[in-house]
Amino acid sequence: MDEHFFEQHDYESIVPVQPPPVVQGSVLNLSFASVDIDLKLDPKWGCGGIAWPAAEVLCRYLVRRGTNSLNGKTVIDLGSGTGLCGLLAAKLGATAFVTDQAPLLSVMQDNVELNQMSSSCLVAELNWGEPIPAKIPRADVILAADCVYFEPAFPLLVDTLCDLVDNDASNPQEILFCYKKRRKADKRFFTLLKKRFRWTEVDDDPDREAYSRDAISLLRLHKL
Ligand SMILES: C[S@@+](CC[C@H](N)C(=O)[O-])C[C@H]1O[C@@H](n2cnc3c(N)ncnc32)[C@H](O)[C@@H]1O
Repeated sequence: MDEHFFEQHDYESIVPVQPPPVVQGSVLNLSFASVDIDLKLDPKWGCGGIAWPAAEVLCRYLVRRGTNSLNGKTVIDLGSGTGLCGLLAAKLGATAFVTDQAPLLSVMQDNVELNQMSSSCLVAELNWGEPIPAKIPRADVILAADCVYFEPAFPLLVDTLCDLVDNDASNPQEILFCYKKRRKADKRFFTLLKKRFRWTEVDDDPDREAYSRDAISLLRLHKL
C-alpha cells in the first residue's frame, strides 16, 4: 500500500461500515475454483456473522497458490467471524485454528461441522490483546481478513500479531493481511502497525487490480 492509498480511496461517505442485511440462518454457498465452502450466516453477531469481501479476496489468493499449498501447515485465522478463511485453509491441507471472540464460537463451530472439517479446523477463542491461549500452537501462516474497523481494537490487534510471530529465521511464518479501507481513521491502525511491522503488497495476484479498485489490499506483514 503506497502512502497515497488513503487519499486515493476516500470511501468514507459511500461505503457503509454496517454489514449488508443477511437473513438469519441463511447458508451461503461459496466456490473458490474447485473448493466449495458452505457458510451459515448469523447477523445476530453483527460484523462477525457474515462473510466480508476481504475474506473472499484472501480465499481466492490462497486457492490460486494450489489446492495442496497448505499441506501440513498450521494456520491461524484471526477475527475469523464465520470461519471462512480458516475453513478454506483446512480444505487446502492445513490444520487451521479459526479464532474470534466468545460470541462467535458457535457460528464458527456450526460452519466447521457444516463443512465436515472437524478433524482439521479447530475453533478457539482468541481475544486480541490477551495472552495467546495454550491450545493455539505456533502458526506457519497467520491470516487476518477485514479486521481493521473498530478503533479501540487497533492496538490490541497489533499486539496479538506481535505475540504470534517469533521471527525464527530458520522457520519463517507468513502473515497475510487482507484489508478493506473504509474510514480515514483506519490510517491510525497502520501508524501503530508501522512501529512493529513492515509490509509488502502481495504482487503475484492477478486479481489485484480489480480488488484495489474496491479499496482492498492484500498485504504480507514482516515483524521488525
Ligand atoms: C469485519 S469482521 C471480519 C470477519 C472475517 N474475517 C471476514 O472477513 O469475513 C471482524 C471480526 O473481528 C472480530 N473481532 C473484533 N474485535 C476482536 C477482538 N478484540 N478479538 C478477537 N476478534 C475480534 C469480530 O468478532 C469479527 O468476527
